[in-house]
This record gives sequence, C-alpha cells and structure tokens, in this order.
Amino acid sequence: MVDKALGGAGLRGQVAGETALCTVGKSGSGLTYCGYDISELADKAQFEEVSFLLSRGELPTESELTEYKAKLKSLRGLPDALKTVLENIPKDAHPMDVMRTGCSMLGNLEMEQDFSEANDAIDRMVAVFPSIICYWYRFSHDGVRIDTETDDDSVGAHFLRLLHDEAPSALFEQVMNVSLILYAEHEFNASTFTARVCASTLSDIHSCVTGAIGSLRGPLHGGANEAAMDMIEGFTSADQAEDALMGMLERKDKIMGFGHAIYRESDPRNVIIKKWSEKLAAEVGDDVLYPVSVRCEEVMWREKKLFCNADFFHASAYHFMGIPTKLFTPIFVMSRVTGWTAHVKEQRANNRIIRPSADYTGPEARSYTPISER
Ligand SMILES: CC(=O)SCCNC(=O)CCNC(=O)[C@H](O)C(C)(C)COP(=O)(O)OP(=O)(O)OC[C@H]1O[C@@H](n2cnc3c(N)ncnc32)[C@H](O)[C@@H]1OP(=O)(O)O
Ligand SMILES: O=C([O-])CC(=O)C(=O)O
Repeated sequence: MVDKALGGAGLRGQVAGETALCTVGKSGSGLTYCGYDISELADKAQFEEVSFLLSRGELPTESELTEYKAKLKSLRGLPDALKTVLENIPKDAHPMDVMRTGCSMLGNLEMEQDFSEANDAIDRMVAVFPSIICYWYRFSHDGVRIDTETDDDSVGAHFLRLLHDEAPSALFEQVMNVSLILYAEHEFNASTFTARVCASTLSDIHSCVTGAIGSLRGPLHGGANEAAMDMIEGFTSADQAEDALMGMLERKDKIMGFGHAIYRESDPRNVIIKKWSEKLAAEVGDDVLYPVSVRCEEVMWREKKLFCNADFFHASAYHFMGIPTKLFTPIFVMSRVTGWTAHVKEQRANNRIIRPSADYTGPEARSYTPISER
C-alpha cells in the first residue's frame, strides 16, 4: 500500500536523491540556488550569471561572464534543417510541442557526443531556445523568416526583440531578466525529476530536456501561468473577479497559479514577480488586470489559505509586456533548461538507474483464456 501518512501519494515528502543545486521551502518558504538566496539573485544578478552558476557551480568573474555571454550570442543561429522542421509545424500547434520538437531535432543535428562536453550542449540550448520558439511563432503567425542572430546583450532581450521586431525597453528587459532567474531552478519538481530519471539511464542530454519539456507543459506545473492568464483575462473588475472566484471555489474548481506541493506559507518568487507586475501595470496604464490579480490573491488566502505560486503574477507581467499567452510556458523552458541540465550533470556524476517499486493492486494470478473463448 502507498503510505499516505508518510506522504506516499505523489511521492510527497519522500527524499528521492541528493542535490547541491537548490533548496526549496527549507523554512516553509525559502529558495536558494547553490546557496544564494533567490531575492538577492533577482535583485542583483543577470540571468546569465545564474545560468553560469548552475552549469559551472560558481558565479562567473567579470571576464568569465563577458566570455560566456559572447559564447551565448554566437550560438543563436538555427541550422537550416531545424528551420525547415519549424516551418512545417502548424500555426495552431501548442508552442510547448514546438519547443519539444525543436529540442529533439537539435539533438538529431547536434548530438551530444561525450558527457564531458555537456556544457557545450547546454550553452547551445540556453542560447538557441528563444530562437526556436520565435522563429516558429513569427513564421507561422506573421509569415516572416526572422534572422535569429541578434546582438542583444541578454537572453531576455534576445527573446523580446525576436518576438516584437524591436529592441525592448530597459524595463521590459529587466523584468525578463528577473523572470528568467526566478524560473531557473527548483529542486526535484516534476519536470526536473523527469530529466533526472532519463539521465539515470545514461541517455543523451537532449532526450532528458525533451522529456522535461513534456512534463512542464501540463497545467499543474509550468502550464499554470497560461491557465492563470486565461482565467484573469475573463474577469472585468476586482469585484466581479471576487464573485466569480467564490463560485469557482464553491464548485471546487482548481484555481491555476495557486498552491504548491512543497511551500506551505508562500512562494518566495511571488512577492518578487508581483512587484514587477505592479510596475509594469503602471507603465502600460493597466487598471483592470493587476487589481483583478491582487483581488484573486486576497480571496484565495482569505477563503482557502492558498497563496500565489510563481506562475500567478507572471501571467499579468508577461501580458503587460505584449507576450502572447501561448508563449508563456516556453519562456519557462528558456529559463528552466539551466536547472534541468544542471541536474542531468549532477545525476550523471553519481549515478544509479532510478527505478522505484510499485505495490501491485491488480487481479490475482489467473490463466490465459484463448481468444475464441472470451
Ligand atoms: C511553477 C509551478 O509548477 S508551481 C505549480 C503550478 N500549478 C498550479 O498553479 C496548478 C494549481 N495548483 C495545484 O494544482 C496544486 O496546488 C499543486 C499541483 C501545485 C500542488 O498539489 P498538491 O501538492 O497535491 O497540493 P496540496 O497537497 O497542498 O493540496 C491541499 C488541498 O488544497 C487543494 N488545492 C491545492 N491547490 C489548489 C488550487 N490551486 N485550487 C483549489 N484547490 C487547491 C487541493 O485540492 C487539496 O484539497 P483536498 O485536501 O481536499 O484534496
Ligand atoms: O517545485 C515544484 O513542484 C513546482 C515549481 O514551483 C517549479 O518547478 O518551479
């Protein structure tokens, strides 16, 4: 029997391995990457520093960062065969499926030859994922073949320029930077665990990331930022949002962007992205979506003691930056690829194939009935 008292269902509360990369909810709400507190990273760091930290184990020096960013810039181009694949994916495809296919195709074209060179494959994915999603999006929606080899200084600016065909404002670039930092790593969440299980078979890094993208796609995980947007977009005012939410709670609907498997008091990423969402609302002159979001947060806490997770205020923040809702979760991929791949390397460094057991609940042993007698 799965022991629910021990948190057995969904493996909740069970330690499934070790990591030196991240702590989640150690004091009910905290989050650290390699020992650094998320608030400090979001306040002071560039996403590229965090990406370097996760792949190399330490923050870069100034010259290391310059070199690393130059390397990422040089890796933004798409091979022709990958462009052809992207051009053949329909406009109404789910962008997470585009990411999954794009990553998988990259693995065909640039197969990881040797585990000791994993960082080259990782840097390539960090650099090229914005190119993959934007190339497909702009080709299928606007009919243009964009040049993805831009000179932008950051991953966030690269993404926004490809999407909007112009350099982002300093504020938008800053919010993208913070967002990418917040989403980069989160211990043994479902998609990272997927990547580690795949890595434990000694599979290649593109297979690990392709599987992880599939896990992140679901609305109980990364897909919640899009689902939250769909919900708040339907509300016309804070009061109407409250009425609608009360009805949803009465019907026992799941409210996307709330709750967490590990945090019990709050998600430390929420207070950070909420602040930026508020700034963006002022910048774009919003007087509906942000107040609606705040009211949802108040109602959910008052009624259910459920708090916003990282996804909830990301929805309004991304919307204010003119990002189409269906591209929200691919941004999560552009960031989390750094965490996934750090875990792949960690798994490989101390590997045993991950293979738990199951309690059998099926029929007793019985003999085979020939098909003519069934
Ligand atoms: C970046 C991320 O991936 S963050 C997570 C993004 N996902 C979402 O926002 C989806 C909405 N949230 C959820 O579905 C859940 O809170 C999860 C999947 C994140 C965590 O699931 P669990 O660990 O099973 O949640 P937990 O054990 O805390 O649930 C306790 C109770 O609160 C309820 N609950 C939890 N979250 C919600 C919610 N968002 N809306 C309504 N009820 C909820 C559960 O149904 C459960 O009720 P029950 O005891 O009557 O069954
Ligand atoms: O940790 C989790 O279960 C989900 C989450 O917040 C994340 O992956 O960022």
